[in-house]
Amino acid sequence: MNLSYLVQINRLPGNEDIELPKKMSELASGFDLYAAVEKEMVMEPGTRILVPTGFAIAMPAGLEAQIRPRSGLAYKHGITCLNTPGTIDADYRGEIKVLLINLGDEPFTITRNERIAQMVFQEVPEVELEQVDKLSDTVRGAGGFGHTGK
Ligand SMILES: O=c1ccn([C@H]2C[C@H](O)[C@@H](COP(=O)(O)OP(=O)(O)OP(=O)(O)O)O2)c(=O)[nH]1
Repeated sequence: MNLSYLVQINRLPGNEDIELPKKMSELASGFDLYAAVEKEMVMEPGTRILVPTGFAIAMPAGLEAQIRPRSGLAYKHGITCLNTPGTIDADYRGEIKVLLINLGDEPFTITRNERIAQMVFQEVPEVELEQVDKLSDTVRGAGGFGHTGK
């Protein structure tokens, strides 16, 4: 497995003050993402918003980026990503956005340049689908959704 990749990042106009994604520790899996909201944005309980990040990326074929919640925000405030993990396709060149939802009981204010989520890169194997009339037998068979008990 190749563990080293170069991903290009492009800061979008008007976001010169927004931090670029950053790893907060040497071996962190994710690059923290900063909110490129105007000044601040209030999320009422139960509401969702699409938060701009102020940048776009180009990664090599065979990679994807996943947008994942920050556990501190989730635990303390109930703020999480609605579509977690958000999928960033290798051919996407638009602004990376973060779909947040407030599952907490209180309004939550997002301020400009606040760290709101993280971006983790993953390898995606090349897969071709082959249509067949019958699949191979296994012990599990079609059992699922808790068929092995609690
Ligand atoms: O959290 C996310 C999820 C997606 N995207 C961008 C990058 C991704 O490549 C594109 C499409 O995402 P997805 O395939 O999940 O959305 P879709 O609803 O299937 O839209 P589309 O028809 O545009 O593929 O939107 C984000 O910026 N943030």
